[in-house]
Amino acid sequence: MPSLVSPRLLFLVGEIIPLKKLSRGSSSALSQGSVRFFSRVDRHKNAPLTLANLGFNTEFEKTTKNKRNKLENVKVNYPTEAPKSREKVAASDKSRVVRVKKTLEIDSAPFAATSFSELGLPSPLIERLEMEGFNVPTDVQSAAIPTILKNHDAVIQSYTGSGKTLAYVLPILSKVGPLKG
Ligand SMILES: Nc1ncnc2c1ncn2[C@@H]1O[C@H](COP(=O)(O)OP(=O)(O)OP(=O)(O)O)[C@@H](O)[C@H]1O
Repeated sequence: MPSLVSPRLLFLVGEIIPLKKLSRGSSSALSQGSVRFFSRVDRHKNAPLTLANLGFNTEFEKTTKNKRNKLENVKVNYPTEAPKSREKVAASDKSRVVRVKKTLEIDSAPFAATSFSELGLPSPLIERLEMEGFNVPTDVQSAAIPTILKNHDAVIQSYTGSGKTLAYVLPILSKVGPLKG
C-alpha cells in the first residue's frame, strides 16, 4: 500500500487489509484518531453506517451538552442601579429637558391674538404697525412671532396672503433697526 494514500481510502480497504499488514510508512501516517475510528467500526459491525455509529455524532453531542451546561451555570447579575456614567449623561443632558420645555411653550403660543402687543413685540414697532393700520395679527403671525422671538428656528407654511412676510420680518425688526426694543 503506498504511503501517500488518504485516510479515507484506508478506511474503505480497512476491512480487508488489517492495520498491521500495512507498510510501516502507511501506519505511521495514520493519526491516533484514525485508529480509534477503526475500532469504533468494529464495535458497531451490524449497525447501519451512520455518523452516530461511527462515533462522530456522540462526540459532537458531548461537546454541545458541555457548552450548554456551562451556559446554564453562568449567573447573570443584572445591575439594580444605573451606572454612574449614565447619571452623568443624564445630568449633562439638561439642555434636552430645556428644549422640551421650549417646545411646550411653542404649543401654548396664541393662535388668535387680538393685538400685536400680546406677541412680545417692542412698543416702538407696535406703534408703527398701528400707524400703518395693522392692529390685529393674523393667525400665522400669532403663531410664528412669539416662537421666533424665543430664538426657535421656524418654518412658516400658510396660504397666500395670510401675512407670512410680517410673520418673520417683525421678529427681525424687533432686534435690529430703529424700531427695536
Ligand atoms: N396683521 C395684518 N393685518 C392687516 N393686514 C395685514 C396683516 N398682515 C399682513 N397684512 C397684509 O396682507 C397682505 C398679504 O400679506 P403677505 O404678503 O405677508 O402674505 P403672504 O402670506 O406672505 O403672501 P404670499 O404667500 O403671497 O407671499 C399684505 O398686503 C399685507 O400688508
